[in-house]
Amino acid sequence: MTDHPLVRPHAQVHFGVFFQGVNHTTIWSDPESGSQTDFASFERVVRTAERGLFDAFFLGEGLRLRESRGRLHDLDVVGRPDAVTQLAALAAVTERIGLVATQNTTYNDPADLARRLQSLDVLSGGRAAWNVVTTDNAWTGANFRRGGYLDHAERYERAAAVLRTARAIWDAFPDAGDDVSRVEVAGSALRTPADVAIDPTTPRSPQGHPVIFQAGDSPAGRDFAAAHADVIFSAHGSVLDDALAFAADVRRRVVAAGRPEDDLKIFPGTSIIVGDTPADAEEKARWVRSQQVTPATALSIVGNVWGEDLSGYDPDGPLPAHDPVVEELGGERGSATTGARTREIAQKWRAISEAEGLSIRQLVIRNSGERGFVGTPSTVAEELTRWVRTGAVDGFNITPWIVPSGLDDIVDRVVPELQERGAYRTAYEGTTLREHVGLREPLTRRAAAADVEAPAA
Ligand SMILES: Cc1cc2nc3c(=O)[nH]c(=O)nc-3n(C[C@H](O)[C@H](O)[C@H](O)COP(=O)(O)O)c2cc1C
Repeated sequence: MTDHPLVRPHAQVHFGVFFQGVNHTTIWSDPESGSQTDFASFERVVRTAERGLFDAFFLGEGLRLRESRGRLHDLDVVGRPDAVTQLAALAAVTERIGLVATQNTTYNDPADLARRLQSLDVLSGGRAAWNVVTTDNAWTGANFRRGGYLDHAERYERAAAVLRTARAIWDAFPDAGDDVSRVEVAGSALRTPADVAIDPTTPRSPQGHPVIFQAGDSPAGRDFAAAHADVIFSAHGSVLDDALAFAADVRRRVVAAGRPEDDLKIFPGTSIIVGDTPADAEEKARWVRSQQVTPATALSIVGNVWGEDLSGYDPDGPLPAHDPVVEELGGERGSATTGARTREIAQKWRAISEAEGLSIRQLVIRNSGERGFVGTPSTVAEELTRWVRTGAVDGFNITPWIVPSGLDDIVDRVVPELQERGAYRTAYEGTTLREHVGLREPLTRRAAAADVEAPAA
């Protein structure tokens, strides 16, 4: 392990919790697993996180159900309630914790999004955030009025226009007695047929605007976050050198966008498994992995690449000897690697399997890779503190390994270890999410106060 200097020797660890509701990143088929859609599960997790003084409770978004060769993919949880609706209900059973809704900019209307997110912010007393995503497959687009799809660059251009419009709407809400201030947007910026003139409808909350998160890892995605977001939700939460390289890259982009380099907070997704001894923790982590990637799940994932039903294959045997029967991974499978060349993937997987002697299932377990943090509460606390103090991250967005009880260990055992080290709050100091995360004023309001231009889109 490389030794990295502790450039932020007093930095504090921050936590969010990512209630995924899909994927094989949580054990959903175990008898101990609760429902992934009942309100009681969400409530239990959010209350645990608030007891653990977390900054935020985070919900993703899937606007179309995943399919496998034309059939509903039923090997992980399917279907999630809308995040803003869900968080509005959770606002009523919590007092301090931030509430982050993933909402798509490719299909939503900015006036509608601005109104719904600002409503959540007002109703929760300034605890709302919007995780801006563009969504990466045409297959989702088919569900929407706009239909069709925008290419990668256009999606980020529209995302910038949608976010700029939402912020302008929030800023334009008049104080009592002021003239109505209308937000005019060219249809061309939003890729819609007509220009719009939007009257703001919702007052500002104690934190001014909802906090802005962003999730998207390409250079364009990172630039978008660097120019516009308060927090970047990344997938770089398992290997310290990788996280440090990511942090250096996004901070360069933040400075290039004209902002102080600490203006964008970095919260990677990760998981935490603790045990009484290092060996216990390792054993539990192995068991969790094997429960997440069941034999059927492994065969389905490999079958998606090969483009055929491999359920007759032995998951503990080798990969198919023949080449994939499709050229490209299809969007209809809901895969993040839509369009990838299947033969290239197959060749790479074969090389790894042969070099490391892996069966189909072992390979899928290896590929679904993010190991996260595994150890005793004390060693995990030590590692998390090190990550924050080397400047690799500002906090972690934790996916509980099982819902709804997977956060209990972290709150009851890891948080006290962090507090003993002076690396974690012992009470909420503020009431808003902006205060919990340690953010400055919203970007556009800062620019207005200083009478300077906001960073360009
Ligand atoms: C950590 C992470 C989490 C994401 N979560 C979601 C999500 O919940 N819903 C969604 O539609 N897209 C999600 N995305 C996908 C983004 O919307 C985006 O479409 C995708 O990453 C492609 O953009 P990129 O090429 O900039 O990475 C996520 C991306 C990342 C990196």
